[in-house]
Amino acid sequence: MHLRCVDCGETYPADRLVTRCQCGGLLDVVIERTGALDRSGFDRRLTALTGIERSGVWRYRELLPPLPDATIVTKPEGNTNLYEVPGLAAWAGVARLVLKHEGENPTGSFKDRGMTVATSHALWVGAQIVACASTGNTSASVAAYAATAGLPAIVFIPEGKISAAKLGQTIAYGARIVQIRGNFDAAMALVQDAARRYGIYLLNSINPFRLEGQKTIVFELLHQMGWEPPDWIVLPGGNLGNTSAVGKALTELHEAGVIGRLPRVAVIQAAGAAPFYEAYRAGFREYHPVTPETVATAIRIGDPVSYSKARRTIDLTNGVVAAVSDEAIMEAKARIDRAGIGCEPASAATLAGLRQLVSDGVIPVGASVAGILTGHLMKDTDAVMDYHLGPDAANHPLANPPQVIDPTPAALEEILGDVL
Ligand SMILES: Cc1ncc(COP(=O)(O)O)c(C=O)c1O
Repeated sequence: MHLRCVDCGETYPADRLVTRCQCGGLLDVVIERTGALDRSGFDRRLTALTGIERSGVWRYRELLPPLPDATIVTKPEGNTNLYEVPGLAAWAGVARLVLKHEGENPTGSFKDRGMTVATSHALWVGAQIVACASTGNTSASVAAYAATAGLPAIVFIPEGKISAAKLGQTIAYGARIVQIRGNFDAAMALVQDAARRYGIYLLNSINPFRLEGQKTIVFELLHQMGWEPPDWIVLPGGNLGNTSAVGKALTELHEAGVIGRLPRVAVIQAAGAAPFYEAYRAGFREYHPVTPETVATAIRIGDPVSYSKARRTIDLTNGVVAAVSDEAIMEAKARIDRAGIGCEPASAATLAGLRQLVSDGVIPVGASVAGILTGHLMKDTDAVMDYHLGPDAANHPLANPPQVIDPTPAALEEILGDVL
């Protein structure tokens, strides 16, 4: 195993954390694997009830960094459900839609998949302290995995811009919290500087070991689909770590002969935080960071760190990038919630983007689509309350406010006459 720069090809040993090449490029983990990949091993581990093999990440360990069992920190994560959702498929306008709910991970978001691998690597290389910048979910995951590993953690968050639930999780798991007067991008710059200065192990997705764990979203998804890829995989894009991991996972499965063709990847950004979309529209000839603003706070990112790796995913899969309004995100979220599945606003960009791409004729109506939901509904209850009870609730098609009555049967019949 070693690290390789995606820009200049320079290599580095993997027994320490290097987050960038000397040339400034991002690094990939390269795993030397010999022999054919035995898929039946993945099936066998499905019966494990505890421990490393129970993990929906380490189940695929032949395709992951070869870390010793003794350093593996697992909760165990993954094992998220794949929901067949004909009603939402019809609303989006496609023949088949399945939703992989990464909000069902231990801390409520996909971040746990990357965190088990990166925290295990941190222990392996002897890290004494870990840190991250975060729009909320990374901080909750870092705090939980650091607590499990017995490592002190510092998280840098944009002041007032993360949901109360995510902040509450991070506080509860015991990480030291630094609130930055500025946005996520400012927090990201400061944590990278602090990591260099003080020898802190950085747990953001610029750390290539995070992306190794996040590859397993695709491994587990395709395993659940009998290794028969959908036509499209749709996911939200913020810092673009997941987009990068999806591309790497697909390449590795294809090279190992596990899948015979690559699905196309569609990345959906919030219109107010869409630098990747703008670059895509310009044929990737130019890239400009933006000042981000969106209700989907998890993807409120104006200068995504994994831009160059994410671009590789789009090139490799003949992928597309779209941007959707906050209104479209919140309507899609209300529909996912109403289907009994639920997700946080950033995750709903997936469904909003799919519907838009079908309506624009980019994704054909006959397509089979797998959408990734990245975070749990309970991650942002403020967004739920605002949609259903806020000042604008009357304009929201699926608003479902509680009704207040006097405690009498007559009053009850008055408001529930249609269902009683
Ligand atoms: C719920 C949720 N969805 C999507 C994203 C975006 O993922 P990425 O930064 O890998 O693009 C994040 C990142 O924080 C997130 O928390």
